[in-house]
Amino acid sequence: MGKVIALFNQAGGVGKSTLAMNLGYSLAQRKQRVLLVDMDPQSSLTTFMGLEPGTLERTIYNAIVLEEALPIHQKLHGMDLVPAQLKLSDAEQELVTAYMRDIRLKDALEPVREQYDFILIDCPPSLGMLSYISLVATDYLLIPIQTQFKAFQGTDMLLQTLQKVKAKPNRNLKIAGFVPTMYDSRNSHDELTLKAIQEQLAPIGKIFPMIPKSTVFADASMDRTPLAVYSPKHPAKKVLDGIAKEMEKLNDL
Ligand SMILES: Nc1ncnc2c1ncn2[C@@H]1O[C@H](COP(=O)(O)OP(=O)(O)OP(=O)(O)O)[C@@H](O)[C@H]1O
Repeated sequence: MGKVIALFNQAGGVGKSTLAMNLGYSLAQRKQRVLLVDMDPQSSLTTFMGLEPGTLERTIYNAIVLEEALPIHQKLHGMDLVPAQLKLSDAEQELVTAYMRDIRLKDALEPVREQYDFILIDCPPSLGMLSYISLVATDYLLIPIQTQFKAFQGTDMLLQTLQKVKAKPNRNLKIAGFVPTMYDSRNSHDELTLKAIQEQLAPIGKIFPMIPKSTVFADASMDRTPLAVYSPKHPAKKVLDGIAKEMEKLNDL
């Protein structure tokens, strides 16, 4: 049975979609069967993976709102993908009154869980309905957190949301850990924030090695290619492979 991992942080632009694609790629390279699910109406992950969201006839919207089978695009950089497009933003409202709305994503994933080792959900940067049903569908949370003090301040709200979800709809939800992202070692502010993350969040979850700040991530995404393909010798590749290795041990948590 595949592990479902949601990449979640209500803050935007912290590197969720980039991490989903590149961590997925590292896992796939390690012979893991990976499904990526784009739950963000901005559809960055779908675009990074090489699809054109506006041209797609069926997306995650069809599965969670219309209760159709998951539209899976196979073998993109060795991974499968359920794409998103902007229409997914309508689901925030449409699901409010929908029957059994909480488990719409969980139910949609159930038939394919056996086919994958890892299902990575890229959540939207909000605490709305789409994030909520993602958290209900998830076994583990992986929280990318930018090494900027402003981003760090939002973690209180994030942790409160987790407590709410854990209190009822998903008692089994576990935190896989925090991934500090966009770390610039030359910047003392980043260094201080990383220390604060390590000290204050370590009691809550594992702190993974940080992803360095590098324009190569944006360049690789623009090229619609994983970083490890675009720049195989880049030091971030090793960091991503290390996180993938840790992910494989998740059952031991
Ligand atoms: N380690 C990094 N160093 C530098 N830039 C990065 C890094 N990771 C991601 N980026 C860039 O930062 C921008 C935001 O990244 P991404 O789309 O992955 O964030 P996100 O959290 O998914 O955003 P949103 O939730 O708003 O969709 C992109 O331009 C991406 O290329």
